[in-house]
Amino acid sequence: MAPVCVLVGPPGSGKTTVGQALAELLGVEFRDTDLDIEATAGKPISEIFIDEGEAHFRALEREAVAAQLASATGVLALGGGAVLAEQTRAALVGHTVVYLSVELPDAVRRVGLGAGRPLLAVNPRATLKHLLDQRRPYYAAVATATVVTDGRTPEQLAVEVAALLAA
Ligand SMILES: Nc1ncnc2c1ncn2[C@@H]1O[C@H](COP(=O)(O)OP(=O)(O)O)[C@@H](O)[C@H]1O
Ligand SMILES: O=C(O)C1=C[C@@H](OP(=O)(O)O)[C@@H](O)[C@H](O)C1
Ligand SMILES: [Mg+2]
Repeated sequence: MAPVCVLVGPPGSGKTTVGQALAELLGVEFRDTDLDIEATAGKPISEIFIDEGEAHFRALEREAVAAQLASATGVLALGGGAVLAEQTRAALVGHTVVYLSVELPDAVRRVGLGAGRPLLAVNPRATLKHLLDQRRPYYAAVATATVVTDGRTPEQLAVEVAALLAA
């Protein structure tokens, strides 16, 4: 078995929110590697970054992604930086991977709504601009389909991804 769909994209693209709505629509389980990492570590990602550093978080993330790609059967959301790992990009080959794309204005608005992204704690707009520029090629490389999320609601996007999966 494999996940029906793996969601990739930058922070604020809506992987977690759209993923939950999509899983509900399809009547399948929703998994999010960030939630798995937090459950295993017993603390929020922001604290893993503070206590053990980003490199340790990335190692936990590679393990969490590999475990979920082997076991998840529903919708699987990855963290925004998961595709930075060559190992993870290779592991995604053969899976249905939807890239939720977002441009800077919507991404800034959306991450401003929530907390807990340590990479965006300082100067979120500049950091997000850099992340988007650096990572676009990686998201595009692993994706089997791309859905533009700017100006759309999570519910609209869940319907759109579901239609893509059914096609
Ligand atoms: N399409 C959307 N339109 C408006 N707000 C959104 C949309 N998708 C997500 N959000 C909001 O943006 C924030 C980040 O969404 P989230 O699902 O955590 O993104 P990701 O997991 O890709 O970082 C949340 O507060 C969420 O409610
Ligand atoms: O972009 C990144 O490097 C990160 C994105 C976060 O996930 P979301 O993309 O779900 O916000 C989370 O994994 C961590 O804070 C690092
Ligand atoms: Mg998320």
